[in-house]
Amino acid sequence: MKNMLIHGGKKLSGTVVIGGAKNSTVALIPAAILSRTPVTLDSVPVIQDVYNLMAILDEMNVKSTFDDCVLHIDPTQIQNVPLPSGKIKSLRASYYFMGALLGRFGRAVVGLPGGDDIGPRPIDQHIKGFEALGASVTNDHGAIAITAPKEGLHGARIFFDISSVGATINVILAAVTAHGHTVIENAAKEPEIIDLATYLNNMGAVIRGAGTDTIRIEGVTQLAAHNAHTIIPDRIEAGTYLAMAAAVGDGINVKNIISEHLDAFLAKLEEMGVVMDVGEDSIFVYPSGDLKMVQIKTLPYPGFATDLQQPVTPLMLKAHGEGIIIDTLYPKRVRHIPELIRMGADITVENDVIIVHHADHLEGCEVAAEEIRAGACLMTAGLMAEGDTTITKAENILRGYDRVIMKLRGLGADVELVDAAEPEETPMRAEN
Ligand SMILES: CC(=O)N[C@H]1[C@@H](OP(=O)(O)OP(=O)(O)OC[C@H]2O[C@@H](n3ccc(=O)[nH]c3=O)[C@H](O)[C@@H]2O)O[C@H](CO)[C@@H](O)[C@@H]1O
Ligand SMILES: C=C(OP(=O)(O)O)C(=O)O
Repeated sequence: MKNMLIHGGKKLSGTVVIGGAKNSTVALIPAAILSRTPVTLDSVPVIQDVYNLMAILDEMNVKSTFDDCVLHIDPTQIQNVPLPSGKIKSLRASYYFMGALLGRFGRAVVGLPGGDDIGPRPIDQHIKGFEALGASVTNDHGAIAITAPKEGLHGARIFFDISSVGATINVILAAVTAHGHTVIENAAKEPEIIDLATYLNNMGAVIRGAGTDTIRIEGVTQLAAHNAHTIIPDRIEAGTYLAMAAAVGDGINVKNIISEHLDAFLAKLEEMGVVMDVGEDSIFVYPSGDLKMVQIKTLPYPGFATDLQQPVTPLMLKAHGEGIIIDTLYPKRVRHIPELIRMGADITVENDVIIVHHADHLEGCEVAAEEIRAGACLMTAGLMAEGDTTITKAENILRGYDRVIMKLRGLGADVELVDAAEPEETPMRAEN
């Protein structure tokens, strides 16, 4: 277990470079097992989710090496072993091995995934998709067994009841090698889905329409990677640093950004009165003056991302008036609220609506990062606060924030990571 110690109250300045997108990376790694040749990914973020996925690959005799943000994966000696538990529980995206193993071998046994505790996260749409492709799905005490018919998966028309990133990706992974034509309707439109489709198409898949709500897939016999794939920048990491820059910055340049991926978020910052220069692949954030309070409703892409509602909350504490946040994707994603209250924030949750008021100042204290974006929120709050903040359960931040200590220090933050008193169960590798 790790604690993040922040000595707050300092203004930050300089440049921070955004890493590859966590939510692309965690799909692209499982997808690599569809390739009959070794796969290279670059711009890979140094995050614990990557190390955990590498450990799962190792269980399947898929060797990988990760150095200088380049990940080499060799799936040529893969064995289809059941993955009922263990590292599968350490992250959400381990469920992409369901679609990937089904696509590669016609059979997958994968435990129910872990990931952030942000309220109910069912996988009914994933299962509906696999079944539409002809697979049978059983649940043996949390180990999901998915089996294709003898003749293999067949293409199908699938209309998702809700827009789901995970279900869209899982069905793509299974359908790329199914017989015939698959149409996914009400597909999720997140940029990470386009990234996955680009990667698979470069391996020989035929996927059209990624980024729209109708995705068409023509099944091919097999896939093989021939070129390295560069992962898109992480729009959530970018949004986190942009909000932090507006909250505690004295002029911060955030580099390696695709600003179109952040349209809804940037519009909200502008509405608050944050002044920014949006460049080709960077955004400069000026020191903030008076900020206006806003109302935020999270929606699937291109709406305001749920993963950014917590990172932007400390900035809202600086604005005057009453602010509202409604998370329509995860209404119970409020685990940062009691921690912010402990730091002196005037913030409440009523019927799943977060109500934010101006806080004259925050006071450093011990708070817990119960999940990744709650942790991101507390990082910014800790930087804003007077005195020392200790964020416990900081491993939740390391799960998805690329070299966060190094990046914060690069901006002049007084921050460090220390071992917590409890003995560590899993060695953490993504430390800085
Ligand atoms: C690894 C990854 O990419 N994680 C992201 C992904 O999670 P994840 O893929 O798990 O999220 P989904 O897009 O699937 O979830 C969207 C909504 O659909 C619901 N749902 C989903 C699947 C299903 O079978 N049934 C169902 O009801 C969920 O409870 C949620 O309310 O998208 C979320 C929403 O943008 C982000 O917060 C996560 O950071
Ligand atoms: C919810 C998130 O991640 P995951 O889906 O991996 O739990 C997130 O990145 O905010």
